[in-house]
Amino acid sequence: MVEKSIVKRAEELRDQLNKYSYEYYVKDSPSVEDFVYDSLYQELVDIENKHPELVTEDSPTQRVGGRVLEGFEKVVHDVPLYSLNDVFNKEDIIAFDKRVQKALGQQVSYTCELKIDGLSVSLRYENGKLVQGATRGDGTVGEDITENLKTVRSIPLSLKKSITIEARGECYMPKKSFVRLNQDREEKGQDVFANPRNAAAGSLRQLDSKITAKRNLSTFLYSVADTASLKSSSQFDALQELEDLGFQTNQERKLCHSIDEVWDYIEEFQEKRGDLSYEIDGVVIKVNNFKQQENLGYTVKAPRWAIAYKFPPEEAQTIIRDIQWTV
Ligand SMILES: NC(=O)c1cc2c(=O)c3cc(F)ccc3oc2nc1N
Repeated sequence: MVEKSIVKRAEELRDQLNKYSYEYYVKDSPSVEDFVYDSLYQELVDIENKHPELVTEDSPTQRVGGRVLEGFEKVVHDVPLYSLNDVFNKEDIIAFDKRVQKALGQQVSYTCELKIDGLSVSLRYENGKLVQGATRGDGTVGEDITENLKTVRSIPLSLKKSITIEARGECYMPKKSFVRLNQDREEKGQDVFANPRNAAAGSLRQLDSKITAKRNLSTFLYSVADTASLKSSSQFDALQELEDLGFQTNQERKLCHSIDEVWDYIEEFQEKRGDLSYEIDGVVIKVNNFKQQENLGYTVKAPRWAIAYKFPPEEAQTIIRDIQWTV
């Protein structure tokens, strides 16, 4: 039987370390220096080595797994992860708005979000604890990459409320990490990744999660499998609710009350795209109200209540800008 004081100390350390990790990786505002985190982490490792029975699923020491997998198990998504229909110009945005207004016969507000160029992932929590992480796969069957996703520091191992929920979002590699990784690979004579999205996908497909742990991946969560698992009745509120649960959400979201506002948002981020610390390939426009989303429903492959506006590929955009200058 382990002394009460040691059990208590281990619990204190776990909570403190998870709080520091949340501040650093999710809020991007650490409250302590790295050496404070490292010494508390080492103290917890020492206690857990002496008393393995004190190790819990959500201990920060459990983020980097030990074993190398033979392969990935399949995961069936009870609620499919659909893909989005893409549009490429303002006329199609207006047509989308007209279709939605006609179908609903009501006023509609839209939540606009940046379209993160990463990998869709689904995170299942039971009583607030992370139990499974999976890729989108073909939307119905994905791969179990729990071990790898646990190494992504911005993914909480336990939520701020002990609820059962399946969150969905994008796992991505920040631009700086992508450049550093390719420099490192070049020096070692290894193939470089074409873009951050491929680098993130390659990092999440590692059978050895110790490699994934070094790739500095991050996440932006943007929805849940079943909106009934949330208190919110709209997409915009749901993003705040996900943030309050401890997830990282993208702060550039905007609630728009007209398609003109949507277009302004698109133009704003077509300009700002190069300044972001992560790659985006467009903007996702969603009917905000969940009841209205339900009324609109889905086609075989995509929701009728959301559309993805795709930016021209980055190099093309630079060319366009240069042409404008020469005219
Ligand atoms: N890459 C993204 O940043 C992003 C992607 C999607 C989706 O793929 C997506 C797919 C659906 F069927 C419904 C809503 C969605 O919302 C989304 N929202 C986002 N912000």
